[in-house]
Amino acid sequence: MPLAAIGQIRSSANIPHNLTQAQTLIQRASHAGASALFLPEASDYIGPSSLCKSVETSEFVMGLRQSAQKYKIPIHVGIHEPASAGKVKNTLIWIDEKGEITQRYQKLHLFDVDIENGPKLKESDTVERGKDLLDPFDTPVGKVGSLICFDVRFPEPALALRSRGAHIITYPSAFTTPTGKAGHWEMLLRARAIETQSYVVAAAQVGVHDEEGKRRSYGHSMIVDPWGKVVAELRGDDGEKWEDECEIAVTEIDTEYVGKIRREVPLIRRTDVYPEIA
Ligand SMILES: O=C(O)CNC(=O)[C@H](CS)NC(=O)CCC(=O)C(=O)O
Repeated sequence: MPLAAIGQIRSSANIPHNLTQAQTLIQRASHAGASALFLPEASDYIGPSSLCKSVETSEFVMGLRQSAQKYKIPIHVGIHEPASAGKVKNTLIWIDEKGEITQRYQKLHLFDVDIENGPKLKESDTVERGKDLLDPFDTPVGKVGSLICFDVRFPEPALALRSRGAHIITYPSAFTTPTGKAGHWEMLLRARAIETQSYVVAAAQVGVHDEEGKRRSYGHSMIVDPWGKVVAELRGDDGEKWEDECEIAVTEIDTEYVGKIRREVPLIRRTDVYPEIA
């Protein structure tokens, strides 16, 4: 059975450092025998949009492509790409084992929140919204349906990807520490796994991203199986300043098990009764 790896990093405005972390994890995932490595949202940088480069000129993306080829392992990774009107795209790319970018998804739902005593973030100030779902695509670990971070709060796109054939739904993230601590991260990921009867693969950023310590991510990267069990997990934000704390976890992905759960518990929707959700 193929192994999937999740990688947890702490990206900052220092792109060469972010690349070193990601490449360390590629090497480790390859040595662990993984058939694919899933990295977090915004792995290239967490910082000002002026750092954004096209994939052709991004040293981060070029470095990952070289490593994918060298270690013969495909990589699913969140990056930024230039958009119009001075904005950026929050995208996910699939780099195959030859180092080619073969799939791309642009985040649909943007994180615009103003929480009392919590994060105030307006992602839509700097990020352009995606316009489409990406159809699930074949990979060595199964059919992957790509979503990003805040998308986890919306069951509909996950259900749509399942009905389009996904075995795995991904949520690469930079989840905030307060919403993580409230339990939302684990509960939402497990809910998405149970209701779509799919694996949920969620590689996350962890720790403090900036000098001022204002931007922190919760960590707790995890893989959840289609029965809702957490089958791989990494550590969470402990309030310390994280240095080179990147790590991976691996687990087997059993697409037969996905089919078994779906046969055992058929989820027949009554959209005749609630047509607005159809
Ligand atoms: O592009 C970047 O710089 C990184 N992107 C992010 O950190 C994004 C947008 S600010 N974060 C989330 O969506 C967190 C969602 C969340 O924490 C929740 O739903 O509670």
